[in-house]
Amino acid sequence: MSDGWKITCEGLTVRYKTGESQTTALHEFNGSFVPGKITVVFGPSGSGKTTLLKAVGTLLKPTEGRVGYNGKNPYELPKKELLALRREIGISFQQPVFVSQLTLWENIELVLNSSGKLNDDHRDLAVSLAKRLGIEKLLSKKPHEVSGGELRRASIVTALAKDPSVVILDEPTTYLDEESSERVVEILRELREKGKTIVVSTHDPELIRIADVTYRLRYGRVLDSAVT
Ligand SMILES: Nc1ncnc2c1ncn2[C@@H]1O[C@H](COP(=O)(O)OP(=O)(O)OP(=O)(O)O)[C@@H](O)[C@H]1O
Repeated sequence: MSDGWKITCEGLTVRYKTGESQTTALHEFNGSFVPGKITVVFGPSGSGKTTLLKAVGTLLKPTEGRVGYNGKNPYELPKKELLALRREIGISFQQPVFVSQLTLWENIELVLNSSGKLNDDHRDLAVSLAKRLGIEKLLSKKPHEVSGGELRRASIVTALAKDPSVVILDEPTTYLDEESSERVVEILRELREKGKTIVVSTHDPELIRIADVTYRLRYGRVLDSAVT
């Protein structure tokens, strides 16, 4: 599958049910995420950023509305095509998900394997990203043996090692020091050059500054959006 996924959201609404109560985390979001652009979603804590990223990344089926990948609704695709699409989506969340019994490197290989990309090219890409983010010496450690910021960087490496067409990073620079944050910004600029579709949520002014398109959320609604 080649690069070049345009993702379009129409009336995207997500409600969470907890017992009797219900939270509408996202209200009728309309917007798009295009190849070769960095789209940044920002807004206060609880405004719906992670929810939007999960829905865009096909990890959360919207309660109402739709997400289109080049016009196709992922949930209407045959299962095989949906799996192929998900292989082209690299996601890193605020709370990274790792298998605790495996080393960081084994976790990276696990994701590469599940994406059908466990080969030397992708291993080399993982190593070079790990070097750039300063965690190459930690790859033999298990997730509980490294710090929160180191795990965050390992999660970014895991998402990007499969060289996905769509890159979704949830607050990638949170817990990172200045140097690591700068490296993340540098990597995002390169991914933009390569024509990836990039969706980032953040509170980081530097990431907002490099955005081509922004959506500011509040209480699950778009307060404003801008194209720079
Ligand atoms: N699984 C869930 N069940 C119930 N409510 C949830 C769930 N996940 C999120 N919420 C609620 O949905 C709203 C949006 O949450 P979300 O995590 O999308 O916000 P956010 O903007 O990413 O916040 P933060 O900046 O703190 O990460 C919040 O009110 C949150 O409490």
